[in-house]
Amino acid sequence: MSEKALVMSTAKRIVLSSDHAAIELRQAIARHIEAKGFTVQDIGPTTPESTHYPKHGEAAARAVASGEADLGVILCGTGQGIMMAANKVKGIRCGVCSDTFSAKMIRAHNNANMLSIGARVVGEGLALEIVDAFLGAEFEGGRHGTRVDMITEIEG
Ligand SMILES: O=C[C@H](O)[C@H](O)[C@H](O)COP(=O)(O)O
Repeated sequence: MSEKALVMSTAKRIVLSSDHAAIELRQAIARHIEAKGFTVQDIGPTTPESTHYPKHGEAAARAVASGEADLGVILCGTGQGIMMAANKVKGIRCGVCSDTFSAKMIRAHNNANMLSIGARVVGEGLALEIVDAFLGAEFEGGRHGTRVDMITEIEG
């Protein structure tokens, strides 16, 4: 199988959102992963006016929780506020990452279904590598499944 076909066969639907602090980086990520064969649903915003990260985090999280998207990538200035909002939606496991190891491990060990990045923390080059690490990793299950189930139980 060609490398392109391999990428397409594992293609996933990725929802993206951010606040005003991360519009350019979010759009760069959208272009980057679309070029790799992912189906991208970029739900904005597209204009630079100041906005409120909770509503954008919630919107992306609801797309993932409903199954409309497989995974989500969200951004704000630090990645922290939008992550907090996303994690309030039942079924969402979102982590903020500023390094590629963590981005891989939140998929492999925590079965994270959303990644958050701080656009005022990391530059574009590293952000794209973080996204690649997240999207390229798979959940390992086993003992990690037991622990993720325990997280889910806390949700009630
Ligand atoms: O966690 C929150 C995010 O970093 C926001 O992007 C940040 O608080 C927005 O700040 P400002 O309204 O000063 O651009």
